[in-house]
Amino acid sequence: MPNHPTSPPIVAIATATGRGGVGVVRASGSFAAIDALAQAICGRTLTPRHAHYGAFLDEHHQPIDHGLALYFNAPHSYTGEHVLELQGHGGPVVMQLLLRRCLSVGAAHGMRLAAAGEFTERAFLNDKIDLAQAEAIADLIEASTEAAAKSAVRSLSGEFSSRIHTLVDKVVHLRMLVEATLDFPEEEIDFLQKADAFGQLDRIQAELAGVLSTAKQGALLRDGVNVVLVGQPNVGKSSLLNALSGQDVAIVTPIAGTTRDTVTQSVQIDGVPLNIIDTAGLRDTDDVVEKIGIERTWAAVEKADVVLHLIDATQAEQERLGDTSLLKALDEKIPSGAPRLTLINKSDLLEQSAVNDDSRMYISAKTGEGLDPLRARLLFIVGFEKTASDVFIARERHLTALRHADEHIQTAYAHALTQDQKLDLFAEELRLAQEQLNQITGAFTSDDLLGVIFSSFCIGK
Ligand SMILES: Nc1nc2c(c(=O)[nH]1)N(C=O)[C@@H](CNc1ccc(C(=O)N[C@@H](CCC(=O)O)C(=O)O)cc1)CN2
Ligand SMILES: Nc1nc2c(ncn2[C@@H]2O[C@H](COP(=O)(O)OP(=O)(O)OP(=O)(O)O)[C@@H](O)[C@H]2O)c(=O)[nH]1
Ligand SMILES: [Mg+2]
Repeated sequence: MPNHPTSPPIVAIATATGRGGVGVVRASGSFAAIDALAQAICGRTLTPRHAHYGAFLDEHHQPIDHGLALYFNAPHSYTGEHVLELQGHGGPVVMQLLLRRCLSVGAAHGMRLAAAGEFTERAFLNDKIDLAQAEAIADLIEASTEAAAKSAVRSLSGEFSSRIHTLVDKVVHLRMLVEATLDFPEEEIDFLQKADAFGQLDRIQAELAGVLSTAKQGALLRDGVNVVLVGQPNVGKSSLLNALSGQDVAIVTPIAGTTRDTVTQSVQIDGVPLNIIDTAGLRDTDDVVEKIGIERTWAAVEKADVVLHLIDATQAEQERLGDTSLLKALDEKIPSGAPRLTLINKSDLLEQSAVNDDSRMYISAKTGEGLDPLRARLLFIVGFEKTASDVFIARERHLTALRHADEHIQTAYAHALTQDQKLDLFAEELRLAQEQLNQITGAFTSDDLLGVIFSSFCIGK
């Protein structure tokens, strides 16, 4: 049964704005509010979970549309409340008319427009789904690659949550042992050895490490990676963007200083979404427009996850790498942790074939040579494991919680290893680890966090 009998009924257009074959207006609330809509708009009380075809009536009993009405009785619905769906024709005006009709009929019951994510928030508050699953719904809608969508469905199905529950169970088990001992201090001696506490801690840490590494893969699929192409003018940055995206997105000319603005194109490598950002070539210039372009290059570098520094294979070694002031400036702007890889472009013009190493690769944006190794290297740099299966989607906040949980387990371990084992401190660290894990599934959350999470959903979800 709904946790929040006082929440007012809500309504929204559930489908995307614009024209579509079908559009859905969805309302959720008490039986009284939902039945009032059914009576007024469909002219009857609806049988739960049956599709009813008929006219959707306005206040003068004139049809607004003909469509399918679906009624879900609480708690057997998406939100856990009573839900009515009016599935009409997907035109923006029809949808607005239906929405307004619902609001005016529902007004007597306090019905209002749903806030972003409010249907899903109610599903969470009514225990239909946990927080990681609710986030997975938003991530599924936002997924930009097939791999991201698949991993979001895994989280939605509860795979991530069940890994967390397993971990919480293990922590709780150990906590119970310790806390029982705290109540009987005479048994404290050797307790940890007897209870195989170290073995249990080891297993918890191993499981945490496993979940964290899978979650990292999921976060990559969700968030993608910003790859910024930088270098002097004419080295082939725009050519590389075009080659990687397979489209003619940026202008390429033999004139140095062609690109003025940053040009971004989304591509994917093995399902990992990448934003490739082409920038204005870096050089001293008096040209006002080019100057602004170069400022934008630096701004892009500051947001990079990976920086690809292109140099021209045909320039003398001295000239290519002698530009130490550029390198220095680059390294100052690159965010800490964002790797820089040197790409020696135009390798097709070299007489001898050259060999890649850890920090530099030879490519030709023109012939495409070296691009497959570059793609593989990019995935390697960002830590994506091509072979990883069963990836579930995850967010930065999940990674943070997992890392914090691991720190608490480590501290607990340290307490346990001291001479006069401080069981109370040990127990407290376990409690904190559990709290971190519970934040992932929402078993422990602040209202602030919920606000942040659900407000980023689309309206009607
Ligand atoms: N028309 C329509 N399609 C939709 C949704 C919807 O709300 N309406 N969804 C929403 O965004 C998603 C599906 N999610 C849903 C989740 C739960 C229930 C539901 O009725 N659950 C009940 C009964 C379960 C059962 O019969 O096994 C329950 O949980 O008790 C419906 C849709 C995607 N497709
Ligand atoms: N032979 C050869 N020419 C290339 C290659 N990549 C780019 N070029 C040529 O180099 C010139 C400059 O290429 P762009 O891609 O416009 O260079 P850019 O780095 O974007 O230059 P700016 O926008 O001015 O900073 C063009 O004439 C390209 O056709 C390559 O791999 N091989
Ligand atoms: Mg360019």
